[in-house]
Amino acid sequence: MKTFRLTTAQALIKFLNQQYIHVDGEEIPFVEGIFNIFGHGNVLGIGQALESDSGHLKVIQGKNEQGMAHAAIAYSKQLLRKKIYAITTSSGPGSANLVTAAGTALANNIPILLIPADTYATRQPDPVLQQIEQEHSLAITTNDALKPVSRYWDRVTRPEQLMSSLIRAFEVMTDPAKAGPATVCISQDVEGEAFDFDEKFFEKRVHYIDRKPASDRELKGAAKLIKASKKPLIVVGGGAKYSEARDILVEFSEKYNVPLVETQAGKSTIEHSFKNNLGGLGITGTLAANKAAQQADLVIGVGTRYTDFATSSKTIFNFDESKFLNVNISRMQAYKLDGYQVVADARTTFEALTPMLEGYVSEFGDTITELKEEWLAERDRLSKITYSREDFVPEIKDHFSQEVMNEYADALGTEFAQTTALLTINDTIDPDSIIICAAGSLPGDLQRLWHSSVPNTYHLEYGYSCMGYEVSGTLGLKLAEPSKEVYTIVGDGSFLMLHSEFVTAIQYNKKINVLLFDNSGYGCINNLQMDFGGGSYFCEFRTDDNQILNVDYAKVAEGYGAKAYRANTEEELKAALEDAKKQDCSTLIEMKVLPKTMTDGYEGSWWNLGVSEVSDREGIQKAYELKQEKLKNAKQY
Ligand SMILES: Cc1ncc(C[n+]2csc(CCOP(=O)(O)OP(=O)(O)O)c2C)c(N)n1
Ligand SMILES: O=C1C[C@@H](O)[C@H](O)[C@@H](O)C1=O
Ligand SMILES: [Mg+2]
Repeated sequence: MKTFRLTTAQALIKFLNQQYIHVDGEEIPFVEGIFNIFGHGNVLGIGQALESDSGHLKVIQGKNEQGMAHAAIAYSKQLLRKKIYAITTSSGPGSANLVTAAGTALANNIPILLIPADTYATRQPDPVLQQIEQEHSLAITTNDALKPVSRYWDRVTRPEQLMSSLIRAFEVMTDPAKAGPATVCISQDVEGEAFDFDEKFFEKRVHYIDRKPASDRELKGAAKLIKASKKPLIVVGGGAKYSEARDILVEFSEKYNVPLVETQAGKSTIEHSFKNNLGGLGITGTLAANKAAQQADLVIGVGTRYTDFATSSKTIFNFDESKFLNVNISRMQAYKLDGYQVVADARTTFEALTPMLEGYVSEFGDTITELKEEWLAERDRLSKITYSREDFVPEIKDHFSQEVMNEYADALGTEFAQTTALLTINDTIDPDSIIICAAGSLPGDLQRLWHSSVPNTYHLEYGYSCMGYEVSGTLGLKLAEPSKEVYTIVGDGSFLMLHSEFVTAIQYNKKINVLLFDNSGYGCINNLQMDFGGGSYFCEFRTDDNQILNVDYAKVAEGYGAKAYRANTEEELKAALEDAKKQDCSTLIEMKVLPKTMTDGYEGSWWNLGVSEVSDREGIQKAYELKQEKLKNAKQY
């Protein structure tokens, strides 16, 4: 046997260079690069290996472990899971910082390779700096916290374990049905230990992604269900986007007059202008999509997980009458809502199914167009909200008095409404630029209002809705799509939670544009607490003496070296966006927006939340009663 004498870390880097993915006839390297923050746990092992020979891997220094992992997630998600970045961290706090990001990757089924350093295999120097000592077990380390948030987890305590560990990790990451974070923890002393690795381990390895076809039985059953239905509706989920099913879904929808509605992950699989695309579904859905969903007698879920946001906590459909047909590469997902299961690739399934329905046409008739027109008029209204200091009725009604609204207008020096600002952006940036968002009130506004003209230009992380993903993720977007303008859509709360990779973007001259909506508070949570009968409690950003906090974010961005703008009117915003397009460097546009001017829910947008059963507040009692009422018509499981 021919062998290479290498350290564990050197073998790791050599192996990463040899992984390829093969999709639809195209073969490309799977691992593009590696993000790092070095500490004593990885600088001498993995750091040395990279310094001596990193091969084709791009090596990027991050600023926060969660942030750089979020950048890697966005990179992989944007490239439809065909390429990844790996992440190396030190042990202890460096690896603990990965937990949130691993959860984000797992909730969204996104492959990333996490390589946190682990405690000493020899245990000779224990307890080392940053080691947690458990009285009942020496085998538990910080890295065990990554187990529940990893799709695959392993600990390497001998160099030769690396071989089987990595092969499993890549099998998991490249399987569309179970893609997610693979965590390979390597003891920090083992990183530097040598072994005679079999040369075969380092041969080029191609991971084939074949499109799994539906069986004859599945196709016949699906066709029968559709032919028997009067009003079928397609829910376009993230799986439809990953499967690149746009063309065949458009053909199917047009041919049989079937409306399409979108989940957050599915949005921008198909452009908004397609006549049968009724937009976002569910809690943050459009009026059109939600009305169509209530009429449907067959729901065709394509690559959707049917989360509570998509189903309005299982109330958006007529569960007594309607049937479900679930096309999903994951058997687990296909089982949901008692649906008829087609466990297969979405595109291949619809390519086979479409010719089987000749002669069929739904009974939606002109309703699809009428619903769409009604919604577009509402969207138009939301693009022109003007503030007045008397009798102003914001979208989120009956929370703040006019006096409080004026207090915000004065404190933040603005009369800008959030919906108007957002739609100004939609109209001004280039249609092929990419936007990213994750948490706060903006995901709801985007799912309802944003028009994506070009497929795969709308990037929402709404599986974990993790604050702090937005700016970090934008760096990943730029790495994935270097020729396009990329825009972060972010609230002040999320920006404050984590934006460290803004500096990384500036450092490596990766131009990103941060569009910061500052309403001085956790706006959407404030809406929730007040919608459900509570007061305004610790969700506004106020000082001890009740003054509204006004942070100069533009100055913060300037401090980092970005070009910054302040835009509190439509004209200022358009000018800033146009100027930002001309810049080579990263930019930030700070918009002060009034609270309560985001969109509200539309018909069918109820959300099952843990309302207090006992309270002396009448509003909370009413919210609890409403919940009991709603649950009477909700599907129980
Ligand atoms: C890491 C994380 N912590 C907490 C939450 C819960 N959460 C969701 S939205 C939100 C407030 C967001 O505030 P901001 O970004 O300012 O957006 P706004 O709602 O004001 O538009 C909070 C605390 C979360 N989604 N993620
Ligand atoms: O609790 C939440 C409420 C949602 O509106 C928000 O988008 C999400 O981030 C969240 O965590
Ligand atoms: Mg806010």
